[in-house]
Amino acid sequence: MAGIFQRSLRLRTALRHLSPQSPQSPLSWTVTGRHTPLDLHCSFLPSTSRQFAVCSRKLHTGADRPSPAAAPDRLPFSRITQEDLAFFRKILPGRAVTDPDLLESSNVDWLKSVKGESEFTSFHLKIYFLVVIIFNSSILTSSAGSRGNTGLVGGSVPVYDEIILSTALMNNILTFDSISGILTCQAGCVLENLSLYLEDREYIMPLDLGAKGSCHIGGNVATNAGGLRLLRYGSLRGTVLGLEVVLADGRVLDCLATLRKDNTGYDLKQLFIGSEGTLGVITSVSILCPRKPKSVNVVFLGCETFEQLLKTFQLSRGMLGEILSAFEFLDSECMRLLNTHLKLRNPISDCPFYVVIETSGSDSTHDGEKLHNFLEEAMTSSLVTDGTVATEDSKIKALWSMRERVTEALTHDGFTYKYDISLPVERIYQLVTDMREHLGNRAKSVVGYGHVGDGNLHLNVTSPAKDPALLAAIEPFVYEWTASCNGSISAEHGLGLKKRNYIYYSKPSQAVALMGNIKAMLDPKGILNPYKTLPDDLK
Ligand SMILES: O=C(O)CC[C@@H](O)C(=O)O
Ligand SMILES: [Zn+2]
Repeated sequence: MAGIFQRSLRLRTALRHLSPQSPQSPLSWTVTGRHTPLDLHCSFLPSTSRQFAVCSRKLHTGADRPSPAAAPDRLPFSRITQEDLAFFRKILPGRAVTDPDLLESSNVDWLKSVKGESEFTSFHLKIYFLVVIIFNSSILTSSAGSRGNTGLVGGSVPVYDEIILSTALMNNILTFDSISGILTCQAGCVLENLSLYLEDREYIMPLDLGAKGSCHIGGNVATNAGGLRLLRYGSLRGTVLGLEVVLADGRVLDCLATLRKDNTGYDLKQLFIGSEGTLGVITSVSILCPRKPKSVNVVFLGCETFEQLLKTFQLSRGMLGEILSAFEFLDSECMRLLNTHLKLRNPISDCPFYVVIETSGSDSTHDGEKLHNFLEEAMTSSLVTDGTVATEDSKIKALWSMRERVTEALTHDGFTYKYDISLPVERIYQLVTDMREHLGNRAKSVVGYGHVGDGNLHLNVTSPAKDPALLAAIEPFVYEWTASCNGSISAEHGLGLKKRNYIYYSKPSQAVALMGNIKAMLDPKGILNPYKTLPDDLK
């Protein structure tokens, strides 16, 4: 009883802080795009073309199910020779990299779950053109089409000996219009650097991710990354206004428009958003940025049941309205991992579920009043049992880290099987409960967290080491469960290498076949990020 009293006292104290008064080659040519001295990096040399056949719908179940991380056999691409390397080094001194240490980190994703054997990485787009035009038979795994190795589905790493093309040196901001809020920049700009640039000008990026310190905007766009602000600002499919893309045959497609409205025919840029580098190399991006909110509040709340959490979500939508900018959750298992592995202390008392709510608005008094009323209602109707509020930057960051660092905590718990599922929001936690029951004591931890506001669950299962038997118990169970609710097996992480063969759980065969036709048209030799996104049976 005393505990409950203290808890509500804490929330009431927090509410008081929110009182309306408180503020709160031998060639010497250079290829350039319209806006961009094209300056990337790449890898190589196939000899045959790929055909993309139409196939019928097939749900992978049981014995015919390929292992998610398994790659098909190496396609008959040419292998890079010492002569090729010498040639590239001569024409691009310092930009053609074969340093084993650098290659080591470029060949493996940050989860250390997919490892390629590329022997060559380049920081110059000329190599790309050389490979395409001179050898006319190249293959590349493009960091431009990934997230600087911060991806979670093995989309950004080579599978075999593909040349790695990096956009890291293409990191210039090209233009920023302070009236419209439209930013154009090169693909290798780090998301956090763009955010800092914009904040100085009273704007923000419309997306925010845990990996912001290292991921590139080109990769964000290529994977259609979702993140923590999607609830408020929508997906990159809405905020990206234009792209410059280098196609598989070396042509530069200039769709770098900076217009809010443009209904002149097909919206080609959409093909490249979310294509994971399989249709072209994104070299520049224009993006619509929101104004920097003048007042930001973050609350961390505890709920006894997921049903109460959903009611809290409904209440927040009704009472916070236009200032609601994020509604995220984590379960008590996530909290245990944060405590154990990262020594992060729970800012409130122990609860089965935790919620991070962010409000962003233009008037701290108005926002504070709204938040105050919402919290009072949530508490008096017993939807939340405990909570704390932050208005200062350092506390806001601390509360956000309870949600943002779950992925990191999981990496310390053991080998992690990751699922990124879209479902009708009222079903999202049922999958976690069913998975726990289904796996019994075969898993070390089964945790659920994610973006409630977007109906996006991150279901993660850990085991002390890689465990094929555990994997066989998780899949196809998780995919069948998802398909039975008409959900998506990849809400925001993409398909990459790991999930490509499960696409049929979320897309009809006609749609997949059409994707194959588009791939065949734009990249007839299949040189762009091979073995990714499209299922093996589309070869
Ligand atoms: O690690 C994961 O499964 C999710 C990562 C990311 O999408 C997040 O929302 O934190
Ligand atoms: Zn996420």
